[in-house]
Amino acid sequence: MTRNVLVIGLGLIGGSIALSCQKAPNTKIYGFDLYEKTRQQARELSIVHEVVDDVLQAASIADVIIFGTPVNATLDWLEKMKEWPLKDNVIVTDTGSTKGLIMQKGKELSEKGIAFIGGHPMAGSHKSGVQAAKTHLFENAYYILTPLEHEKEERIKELEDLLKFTLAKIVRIDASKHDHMTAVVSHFPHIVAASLVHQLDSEQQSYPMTSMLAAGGFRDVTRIASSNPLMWKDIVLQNREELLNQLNSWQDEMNRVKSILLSSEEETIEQYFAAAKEVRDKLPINTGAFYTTYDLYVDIPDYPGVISEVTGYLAEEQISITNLRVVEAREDVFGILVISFQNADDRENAQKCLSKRAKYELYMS
Ligand SMILES: NC(=O)C1=CN([C@@H]2O[C@H](COP(=O)(O)OP(=O)(O)OC[C@H]3O[C@@H](n4cnc5c(N)ncnc54)[C@H](O)[C@@H]3O)[C@@H](O)[C@H]2O)C=CC1
Ligand SMILES: O=C(O)C(=O)Cc1ccc(O)cc1
Repeated sequence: MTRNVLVIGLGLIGGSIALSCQKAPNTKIYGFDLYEKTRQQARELSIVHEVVDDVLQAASIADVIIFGTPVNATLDWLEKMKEWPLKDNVIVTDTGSTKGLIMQKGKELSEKGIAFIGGHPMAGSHKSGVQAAKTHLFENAYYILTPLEHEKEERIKELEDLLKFTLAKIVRIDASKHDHMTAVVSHFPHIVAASLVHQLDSEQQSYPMTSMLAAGGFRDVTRIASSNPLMWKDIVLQNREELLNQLNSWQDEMNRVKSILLSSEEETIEQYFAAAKEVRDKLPINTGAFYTTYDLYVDIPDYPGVISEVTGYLAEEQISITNLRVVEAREDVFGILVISFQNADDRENAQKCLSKRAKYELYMS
């Protein structure tokens, strides 16, 4: 029998889940988006097997319904869904970055006999929209499920049986713990990134050249400030309490920094950075980190055509790259070419290819 899956919200996350679930056997993926233009793009990009204009009709035959909508829109849909004619055994899930309010709504659905299992794939990007969707977005990332306490194991397993095609590592976490931890590692950093950009912008009034000096460090720390503002408005509103707590801790931390700066104690200041470096250096890489990239650093010599030489070798062995940039690593070298790949295998093949063909020094992050 065919398993019918309906994805509502065909942007970066909904689109990527739809693409990966297309690999599931005996499964037909339907998709709906609020915007006609997105529905059209989803058709052109074959994001789902069938894009529908009538969401209610598709929902009535769905075995699994997945929301890829901004979290406030998901709450609205879940409220409406209480009145929908659905299959008896339907499983409803979402992909939202917040879980507390969504699970409250999920509980209301469950009281009406609709199984709701919250979900949050912990991978993504500052990019948004259907055109940014990709099949491998969630590979190796954590995919959090937040089932209600009494949820039947069999239903959770059914959902896991579909989501395994994302190649993510599925874990279960209680919704309130989820909202606490994601406030720390995801939501609050977005506020900090946006605040640093605001600070730069106000400095520009007096020192217009400042942004031209915003090199690697500033760009690294503020990349996520380029994320979708509507999506982040919803997230911070839904996780407001946790974020206010994080803000208090951050203010305490800034006061600590202020006092050690005022003290001018060299050892304490160095220790502040050293302790942070130790923790940062031990963060897991490529094990569910956000925005997993598979970068290869190539120490290239300075002669014309060297970049096309490197990319030419890779092209000859059919190794595709997702990004390319040169970073000024040290003053005495031309630069380090950073090549990004879609997955670890592509990066390993590239490393083998380049070590065979040339004598560049190669490093991995
Ligand atoms: N962007 C990221 O890196 C991650 C986002 N998430 C969560 O995934 C969800 C989707 O985020 P993205 O895919 O990044 O956003 P997106 O903006 O790329 O996609 C959202 C899609 O939902 C559609 N949409 C908006 N309101 C709608 C409505 N009322 N009904 C139907 N469709 C509607 C939009 O047209 C758009 O195509 C959000 O809840 C977000 O919190 C989770 C993990 C990572
Ligand atoms: O771009 C990044 O690094 C992100 O922060 C991606 C992201 C955004 C929202 C989430 O709920 C999870 C991951």
